[in-house]
Amino acid sequence: MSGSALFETFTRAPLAFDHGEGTWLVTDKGERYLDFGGGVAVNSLGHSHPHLVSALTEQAAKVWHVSNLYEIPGQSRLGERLVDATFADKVFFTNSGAEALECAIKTARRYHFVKGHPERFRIISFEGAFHGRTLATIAAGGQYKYLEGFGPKVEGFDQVGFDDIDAAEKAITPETAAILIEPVQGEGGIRPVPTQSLKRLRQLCEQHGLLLIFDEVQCGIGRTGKLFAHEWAGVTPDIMAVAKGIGGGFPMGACLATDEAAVGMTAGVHGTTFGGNPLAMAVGNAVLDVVLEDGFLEDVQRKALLLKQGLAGVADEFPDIIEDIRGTGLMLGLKCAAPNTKVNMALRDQHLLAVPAGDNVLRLLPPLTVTDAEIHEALDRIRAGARGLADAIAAAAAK
Ligand SMILES: Cc1ncc(COP(=O)(O)O)c(C=O)c1O
Repeated sequence: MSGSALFETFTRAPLAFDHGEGTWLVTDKGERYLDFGGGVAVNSLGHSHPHLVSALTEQAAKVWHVSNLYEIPGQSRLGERLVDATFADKVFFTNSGAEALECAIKTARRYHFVKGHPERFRIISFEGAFHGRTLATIAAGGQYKYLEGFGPKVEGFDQVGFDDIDAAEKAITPETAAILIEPVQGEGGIRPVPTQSLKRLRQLCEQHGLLLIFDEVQCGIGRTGKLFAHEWAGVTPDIMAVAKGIGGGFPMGACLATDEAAVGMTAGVHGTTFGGNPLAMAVGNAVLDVVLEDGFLEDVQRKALLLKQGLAGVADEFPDIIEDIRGTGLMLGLKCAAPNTKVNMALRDQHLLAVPAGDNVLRLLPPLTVTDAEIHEALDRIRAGARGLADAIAAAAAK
């Protein structure tokens, strides 16, 4: 055996966390890190949230797994709550974001199939997108670095430039089934899609009989200060993929659709062994209990403003390190002037965790439960990290 027993697919930081408390992670050596990466937008309610811990442990003492061949009350309940809170009429639960996207893509293709148009299977997506690592979702994401070496690209995905709605219109053919988009691109570098563009995509879908699919795996579940990011634009999709924050750290996802869009998803055409299992459903319901509490999302919006304004101040102070601040809600990106991996290391040296993204951006995705004091603490650490890096760059240049 060479190296570790694990596939070498991840470049891991030399840090192992033993436990977490709210916005903090504590290493096996007892060092505390302020977690503004949130497990890449997963830890929506921070670490060890008491309501989530009790929901999970109570369910664990009852029943862990029941096949989808039987009724699962927690699943019906969470499904109904998601339907009540959104455009959707129907929900299919999955174990991950990529699986939610697979379900979304299959739902769109089956829709056209049962409508008598099996030739309509192509999906238009956008440059910089990230939809997961399964064979279909790497094709949808269209990034060469994730496609290379994995054989022929799954057929039926056409990519156009980010926010290039004219190009999307031109790409529509009689074979097009749907348009797939993240309302706020996450891994692509925290790029919100303008409201006008989402509205135009909705119109294009109406005009051409296409389905609009939103990928809210990263930007959903309160991350932008509304339950779903598309609510800011007042544009609803036909199908939506959700994951990450809905499980608060428990692996789960969901594909939501209108009755009309889900018309092809009939008995036996799709399935999952673990999706919608009682443990995941207990946690998903507990996450919604908190996120849907009166005032919770308004408080996310208030804290997001505090963080964004503070970051703008740091960017002004260190323009050679941070060029600009982008994003919305608690989904913010530092557009770096220095390499984002170096900025990330400088922040990690200050015991602050963040997540690199495309376009030389460093993502900040703190728990929605982050406190004002923690935001101020994070700003102090980012300032200290930026200063350290600026000094190091100046010293290297002077040599
Ligand atoms: C927007 C988006 N879609 C899909 C996925 C894939 O989710 P998962 O890693 O749970 O399969 C991700 C993960 O980062 C994502 O950010």
